Amino acid sequence: MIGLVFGRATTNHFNFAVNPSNIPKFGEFVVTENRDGEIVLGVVKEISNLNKLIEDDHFSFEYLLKHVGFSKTLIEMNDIVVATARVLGVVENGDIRPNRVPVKPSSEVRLAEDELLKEIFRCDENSIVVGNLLARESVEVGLNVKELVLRHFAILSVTGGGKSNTACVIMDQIVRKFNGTVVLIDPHGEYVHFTFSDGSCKKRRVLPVGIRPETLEPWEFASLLGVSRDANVQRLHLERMFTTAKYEGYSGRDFVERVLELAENWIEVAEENGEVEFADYKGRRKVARLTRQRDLDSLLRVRDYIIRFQSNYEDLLTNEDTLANMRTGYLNVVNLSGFDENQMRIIVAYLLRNILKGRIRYIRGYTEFKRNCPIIEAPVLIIIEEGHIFAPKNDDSEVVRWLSRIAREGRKFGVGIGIISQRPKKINDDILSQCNTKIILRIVEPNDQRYVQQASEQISEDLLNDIASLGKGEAVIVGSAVKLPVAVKIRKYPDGYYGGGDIDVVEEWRKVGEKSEVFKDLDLIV
Ligand SMILES: Nc1ncnc2c1ncn2[C@@H]1O[C@H](COP(=O)(O)OP(=O)(O)OP(=O)(O)O)[C@@H](O)[C@H]1O
Repeated sequence: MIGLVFGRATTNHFNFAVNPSNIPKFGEFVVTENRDGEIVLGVVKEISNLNKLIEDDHFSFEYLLKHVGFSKTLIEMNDIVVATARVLGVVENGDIRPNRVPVKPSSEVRLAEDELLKEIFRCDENSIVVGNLLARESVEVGLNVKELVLRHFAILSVTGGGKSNTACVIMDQIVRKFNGTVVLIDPHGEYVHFTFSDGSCKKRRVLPVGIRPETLEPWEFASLLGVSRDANVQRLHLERMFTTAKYEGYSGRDFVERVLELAENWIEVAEENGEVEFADYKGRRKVARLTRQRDLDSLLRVRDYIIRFQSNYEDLLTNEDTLANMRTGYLNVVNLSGFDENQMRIIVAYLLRNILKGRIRYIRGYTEFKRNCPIIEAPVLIIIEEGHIFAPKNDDSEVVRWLSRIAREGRKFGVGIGIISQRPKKINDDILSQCNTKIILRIVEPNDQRYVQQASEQISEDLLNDIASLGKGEAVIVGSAVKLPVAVKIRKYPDGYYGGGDIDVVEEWRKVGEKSEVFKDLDLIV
């Protein structure tokens, strides 16, 4: 026993006097009883010296001497230490349920047994071991994979807080322990050399990045070019050019070149009010239609969209298909380094749409789409680094629309998202609030803290205080993947197994300096 409950004890908090020789740490887990005799789990949230024993708590000195082991001198010295604990709930068969009865005054307080905590923070065959309790290193903390993936998650912290390390710990186990499929959107090419914790890379694929325009839906091609959703006449012309180029068998850059050729050809014909021929919307046969001068304006706009797209995004157009190169049971890295943010968003919108629609079709029995996107045969977790690029606030672009749709519907079709960001308040609030599990490493900016708190009702004021005081690699985890909010020391992923390590500037400069020393004479010779 480490102490005795005294003073005001409620369903949510209780104070206990502790023996100064056995003071529990901040964040330590303790158990006591409520008035119904049920075991209540609490976490120490504050420890203070009480230089005066509270007289009105029907304590007799003899009782404290006998039960709490305070020595007479301590009591005479009035050096009593008081801890305040927040009630986490009633413990029942390894589960935690809300506590509805106040904690019983004078009941004994004990450190929670490791076994009990291991049962609560389960590391079983359905969970990922993400780290250890911050307050009890001997207890591992598991994340329930089904909840983590299907109800989505977010990893949030300041730069250098340990986001990528945490993502690696998760991805490593999802692929190696569960043979899961992960698609990793990697804007900075940080994971191209990702190595699994067993030192292997065989289940990692770095994909060629590109879009085969002919595999798009006509409306998607129009959106890709930037044609606004309500420009119906322009979209109609573009759709006819699209289906014609597809009917004629063009692909990649030649496909877009052919669409441009058709646009220019139709402009000339329209000037003469002539007839144009195009493939019908099913792409089965060619039909002819009269084109008039009144179509010129929209045809000229369509041509401008195509020319602009070619000059801005031609390097996106390949005959390589990112989707077709993905594999089930692999970490599929989409390395977007070198693309600008607009290009990245176009590619990610294309991938999100095809993965979600592919999973919907597959689950409904239309398996032919598997040829274009093999990974749709099993649930897919899409992890998005720098999530604020792809899910910015106040933005209704394609990528945000598809991310929102997956956040809302993905659970039914086995598509989960994991968003990683150091700018939480820049993330679309609807998408962030749908990320049920939040792994929050150090966040110091008060607005970011508030924003994260608003996105998850489980973050209480004292959890918010914990977040501001977290060290590197330490996290508060809330959400359905854990049984209760918990402070965790995240497992350290082996250095060099991903790009996350900080560049050793001094070492790099030293090496270059050494090299130039060696070649100094050579320069003279040259
Ligand atoms: N759990 C941990 N234990 C110990 N060290 C850690 C832990 N997590 C991360 N680190 C160290 O902190 C540094 C930054 O880690 P990491 O790259 O994961 O942070 P980050 O938040 O992704 O940074 P950035 O925002 O720059 O991508 C690395 O040197 C890493 O080794």
